[in-house]
Amino acid sequence: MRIAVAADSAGLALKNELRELLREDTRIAEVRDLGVPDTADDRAYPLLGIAAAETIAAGETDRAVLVCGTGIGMCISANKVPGVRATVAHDSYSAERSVKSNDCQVLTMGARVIGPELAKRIVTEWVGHSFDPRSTSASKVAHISEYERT
Ligand SMILES: O=C[C@H](O)[C@H](O)COP(=O)(O)O
Repeated sequence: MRIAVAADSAGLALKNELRELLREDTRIAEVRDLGVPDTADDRAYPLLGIAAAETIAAGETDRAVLVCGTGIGMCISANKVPGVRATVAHDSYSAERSVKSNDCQVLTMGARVIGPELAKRIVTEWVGHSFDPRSTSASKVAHISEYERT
């Protein structure tokens, strides 16, 4: 699995913690940090969120973890990229169902909402979940893809 991480300045510290967690995870082949690199970089969250989602749409990465103040702006931005499904999740069950029910490739979090230890636990669990294309959820997700095509 190849994972992109990105954050605006509000999410920078948590993004860096999650990046290091993922880099230590033997299930992850590549962790691509798309920024921001430091708080002097004041790029707005849509620029980061869309750039990360585009790496998924291009087949360069499989998933992304995106952090801003609330996770909301990153989620809205990533969802604008066709083929990408993103969710905010600050609890274990929602993160799990976002993959198993919705085939989400993107998890977004708010650094002003969740503490680093819970965020790390949820991300570690999330990496272990996968979508079953033969599940009853698949035909539901297909409606989203069909809407994007038409
Ligand atoms: O969703 C937006 C993020 O929380 C961002 O980090 C902060 O945005 P704001 O400065 O517009 O509140």
